[in-house]
Amino acid sequence: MSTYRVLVSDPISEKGVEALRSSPEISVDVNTGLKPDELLKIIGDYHGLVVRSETKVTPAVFAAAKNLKAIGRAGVGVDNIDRSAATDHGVVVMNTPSGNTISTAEHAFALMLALARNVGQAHTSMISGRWDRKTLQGVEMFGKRLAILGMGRIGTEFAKRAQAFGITVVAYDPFLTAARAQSLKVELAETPDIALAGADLVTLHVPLTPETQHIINADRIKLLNKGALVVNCARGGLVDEVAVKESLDAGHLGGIALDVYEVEPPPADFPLFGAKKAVFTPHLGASTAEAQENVGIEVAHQVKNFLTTGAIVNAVNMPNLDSRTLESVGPYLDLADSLGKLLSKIAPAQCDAIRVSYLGPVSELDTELITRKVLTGYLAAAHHEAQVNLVNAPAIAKAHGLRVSESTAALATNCTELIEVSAIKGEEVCTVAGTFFGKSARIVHIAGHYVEVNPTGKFLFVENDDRPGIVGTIGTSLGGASVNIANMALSRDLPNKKAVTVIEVDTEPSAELLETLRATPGIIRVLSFEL
Ligand SMILES: NC(=O)C1=CN([C@@H]2O[C@H](COP(=O)(O)OP(=O)(O)OC[C@H]3O[C@@H](n4cnc5c(N)ncnc54)[C@H](O)[C@@H]3O)[C@@H](O)[C@H]2O)C=CC1
Ligand SMILES: O=C(O)C(=O)COP(=O)(O)O
Repeated sequence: MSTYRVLVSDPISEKGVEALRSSPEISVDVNTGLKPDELLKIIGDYHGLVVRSETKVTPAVFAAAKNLKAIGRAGVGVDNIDRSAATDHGVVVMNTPSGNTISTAEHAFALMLALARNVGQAHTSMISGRWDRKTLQGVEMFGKRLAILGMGRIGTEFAKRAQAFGITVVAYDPFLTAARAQSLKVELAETPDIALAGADLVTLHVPLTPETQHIINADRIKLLNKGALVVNCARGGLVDEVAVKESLDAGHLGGIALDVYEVEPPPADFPLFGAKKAVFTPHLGASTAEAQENVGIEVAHQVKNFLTTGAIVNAVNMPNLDSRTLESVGPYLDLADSLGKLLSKIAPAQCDAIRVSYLGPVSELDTELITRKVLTGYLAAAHHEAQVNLVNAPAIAKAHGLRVSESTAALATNCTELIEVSAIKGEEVCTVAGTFFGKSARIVHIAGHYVEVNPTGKFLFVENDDRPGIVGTIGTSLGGASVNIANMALSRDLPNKKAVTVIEVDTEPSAELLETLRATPGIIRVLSFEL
């Protein structure tokens, strides 16, 4: 019987499905073309979901997806997946950023050429019996000025192809540095308007976000040279289709080529279908055998590895945790989880903030992940958030009004390295800390006391007056209740003041035993918990 069930709800390559099926721990159902209500009915059975752009993964889907842990997007754009709902539900979303780059750049370039030379109209005209050489005169690409919005993977590949055609490229991308622009031999524009001003050709390669919605609008179209051609092979919402239609009708914009639409498929009365100079394809950018094999196999391995090993690659809603990182960070994650749990047991309830300090070599690691694990341990116990995990821990902390901060320092004071976690409530600060002695993790600091305690196991935590006989009494009570002591750590600050006794036990102490201990003179506080 397989441990994990994966639903493939959009068509991916057969090799991708085979790669998923290659794990005995995973069973796969390919069920494409589901209606939204059909998906809602079955999604609760699955631990993994693999999609392309057709399946809409809405908040309602997440609400119904009680067992879902991961979504793999066989492609780039994740705008069909509600990322914030995914994060809130602790579902990791991974895409495959590079497998369809070349195919999409080639398709966008093909659209630009087809638009410039009226390939689509010529084809339609010929098969309807015409030989129309006059009205189908085109424009040359050579020597034209091209604006690229979005110089990521696809934009960069498009630029190389344009340069081979003798086109001058100007690019706008908020993350494009001057040095990178120089090495790509493109002009760097500081704003989209500067890139678009005086352009003959435009191609879009940005994700659809609130900032890029209608990045091509009426005002920006006016900046283009008369007769300019616009290609959109990225996402429908990037272009204001109404503004495009008006400009085409007014004779300013020369033509539009679209692979993607605000609504897919567009309605039969889509206004741009009537445009004289236009080319349309049905979201075919990534539809090549090569791209589909690349992204299908890649996504299958990502989802399989996540479900079976916890490795996270190409996540869009949390830091990555590939198998190498997992190996180096893994022991720290376990220690962090224990520190978070311990803190939730001994710190006051309703803390305002959690502060995590990394001292020594651990500060060189991916501390964001480790902090997430501290939060996972803390929140799961303190707020009874059974569903808290690495993906949603920061969002749950925020929702509870818990401030989280992190600091690093190269040198630890008493140990080689230290993870120190404090829960803060007003003026009150409760701190626990852990370290490694060789490969063995140890908790070395609990609420102002130095101890040496295993980070996992069943524990009794006793605060008592520091005076003779108390430890003996505790031992006698445990022995009387047949609770075996596996380990014991004693710590005191000043002689005859307060001391703590942390006892690792083999079996959970009964409520009765706890009551007996609490009633013992000299014992201030007794807690029983499992880490
Ligand atoms: N038609 C199709 O079948 C396909 C469409 N796509 C679409 O193409 C888009 C680009 O894909 P890639 O190049 O692989 O992604 P990418 O992530 O490599 O590049 C996107 C670039 O856009 C830039 N960017 C973000 N906000 C911007 C803004 N406001 N203005 C200008 N640039 C901005 C980013 O800095 C990044 O460099 C994807 O988001 C996806 O929506 C991708 C593959 C296939
Ligand atoms: O990868 C992308 O962003 C795409 O748009 C490709 O979409 P598709 O997988 O062909 O539905």
